[in-house]
Amino acid sequence: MTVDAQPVAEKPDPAEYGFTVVPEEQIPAELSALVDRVRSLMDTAAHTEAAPEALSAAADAVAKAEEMLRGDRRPIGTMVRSTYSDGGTEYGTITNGVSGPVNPLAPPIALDKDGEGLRADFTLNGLYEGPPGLVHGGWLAAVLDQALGSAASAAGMPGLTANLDVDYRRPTPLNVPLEVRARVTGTERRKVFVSGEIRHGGEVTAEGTAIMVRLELPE
Ligand SMILES: CCCCCCCCCC(=O)SCCNC(=O)CCNC(=O)[C@H](O)C(C)(C)COP(=O)(O)OP(=O)(O)OC[C@H]1O[C@@H](n2cnc3c(N)ncnc32)[C@H](O)[C@@H]1OP(=O)(O)O
Repeated sequence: MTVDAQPVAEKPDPAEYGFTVVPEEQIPAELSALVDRVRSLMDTAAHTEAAPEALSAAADAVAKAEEMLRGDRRPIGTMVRSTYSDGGTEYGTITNGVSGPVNPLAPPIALDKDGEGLRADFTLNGLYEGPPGLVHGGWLAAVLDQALGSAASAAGMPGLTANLDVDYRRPTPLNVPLEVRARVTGTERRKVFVSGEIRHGGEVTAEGTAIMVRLELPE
């Protein structure tokens, strides 16, 4: 494989291309607490066997809370700027479905540099269920897609996924500690080749490779 794609000297700042960028440290603690609470509520609602009266009362209470929040809505496409433990900067959408810090649907997964690429510890609860007691394969693919894309970006080559291949090696249980790792394996013109795995108890349960095509940014 030809290795001829060079990392960009400095990661492009989305603010220079018209995107709103929120520094992660400026996300209000109250918003983070709300998102955590909603995440917990989703799990509780998905699994509750409470009586109908309790369900109705809870739905009313949630509707009231929603009414309080409805006024000001952040535009889609808002970005967040975060910092890796080595001081490196990363950008992503603030509501990214896998790792967005204000998205209650995001598990969450906080990727960080580990030397060869990126890694994160995470847990997927019953909201991510596919087969009984096991994680849905689509969610495993989503986690891999994010980790692989972020690995390319962390290496200075942000892009879009053109192709993603996933092999499911073993069932991945819910509610247990999982680990995801990803790294760049090669480059060819705008293509960035990446690979990664999800492990439980040290054993690979799912692994994937992807081709990220680097963004072509206007001068
Ligand atoms: C921001 C920081 C963090 C980022 C993390 C992101 C994680 C999440 C990642 C995602 O989920 S991205 C969302 C899902 N992906 C998409 O929506 C992409 C949709 N597809 C496209 O927009 C275009 O097809 C794409 C940008 C990928 C490529 O179109 P281009 O017109 O820019 O490129 P072109 O077609 O000229 O291809 C460039 C090279 O890639 C190759 N290529 C394109 N599609 C391919 C494919 N499907 N498989 C293999 N190779 C492919 C193509 O052959 C060529 O190789 P060569 O340089 O060797 O000629």
